[in-house]
Amino acid sequence: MITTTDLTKVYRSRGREVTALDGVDLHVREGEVYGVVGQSGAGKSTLIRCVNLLERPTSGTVSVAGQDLTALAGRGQRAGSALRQARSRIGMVFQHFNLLSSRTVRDNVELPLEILGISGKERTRKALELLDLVGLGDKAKAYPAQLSGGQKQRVGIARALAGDPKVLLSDEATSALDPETTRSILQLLRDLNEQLGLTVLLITHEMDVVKTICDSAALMRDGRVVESGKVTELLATPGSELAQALFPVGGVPSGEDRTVVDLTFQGEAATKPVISQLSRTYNIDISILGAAMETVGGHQVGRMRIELPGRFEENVVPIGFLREQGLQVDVAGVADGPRANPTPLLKEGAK
Ligand SMILES: Nc1ncnc2c1ncn2[C@@H]1O[C@H](COP(=O)(O)OP(=O)(O)OP(=O)(O)O)[C@@H](O)[C@H]1O
Repeated sequence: MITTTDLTKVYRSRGREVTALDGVDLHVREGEVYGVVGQSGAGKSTLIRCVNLLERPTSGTVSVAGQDLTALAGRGQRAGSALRQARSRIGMVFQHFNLLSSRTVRDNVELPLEILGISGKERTRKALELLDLVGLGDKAKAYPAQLSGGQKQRVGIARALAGDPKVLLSDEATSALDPETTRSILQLLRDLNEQLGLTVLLITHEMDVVKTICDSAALMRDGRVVESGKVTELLATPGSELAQALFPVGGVPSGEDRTVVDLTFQGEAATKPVISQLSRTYNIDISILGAAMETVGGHQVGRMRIELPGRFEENVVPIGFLREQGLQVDVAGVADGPRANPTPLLKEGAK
């Protein structure tokens, strides 16, 4: 549904150049919710603005629903009519809602329909239908100032759906909301995705957002996509930074001669009594340093950090046993070391 090929964006101002996007290839399948995460300055906002050509990429192509948007003339406010038409089918939701305070809720939702030249009666019908869809049927006559943050974002979502888009872009839509409101907005986005078959591309700095609603995710750093894939597959990828950030397990080894192993289990593997089998088969004592069970992308996933006595070389066979049981096994300090001592994906203070 959305494909970017070798997308590059270089900002030039006062003789300085900033490469915000550096050869980004993104593939978002029809009907999926796709999350882009990364530290502040990684290029996430630039990417989303390039996807609907609010920002014209320096090179590379963007196609949405099979249409090459980069081939259409104009940019930003000066987009040609073909680009404006194409853009009207891409909804966009913003962190700070961007509602017009002097207009009622209904008039805010009608605005894009006015721009599309839709008649007054039809506009009103459509706006009321959309407000019902987002659960705000009774707020049509209210003004934005009379609404809570979550309600304002619902209006923003209704407005984004006015052009019957196939694609919804969300730029930190829940960042200004409290956790409970965030959950309800994410649920709304998920419902719309399922009911309308809407493809959603969202950028966020909250790993919880990815965990709650994303089917796939990409990690950006310095203008590049450094990791991407379906969330469940990333969780099964040794050394995946995204998996570690989505699902951190803590716990420090109790001494020097110990092997620390991170286990990820999903599906059938989650139901087997693997730890007791391991202990019995090899007659070893196992300490559990940390563990968590969560629902990721609608699937139950467990992570556990365990400690085995002895160095890695002495534990090759038990580790092989764990792998044979269908668990993903990452050994701290060996081969896939970053998982055991990961660089924080989103450092403190990062937006
Ligand atoms: N209009 C602009 N002119 C010049 N440089 C820009 C412009 N917009 C963004 N940049 C630069 O491009 C880089 C990527 O910025 P971008 O806003 O896309 O990152 P981001 O990952 O969305 O960060 P944040 O989470 O803080 O919004 C940064 O170095 C930023 O300073």
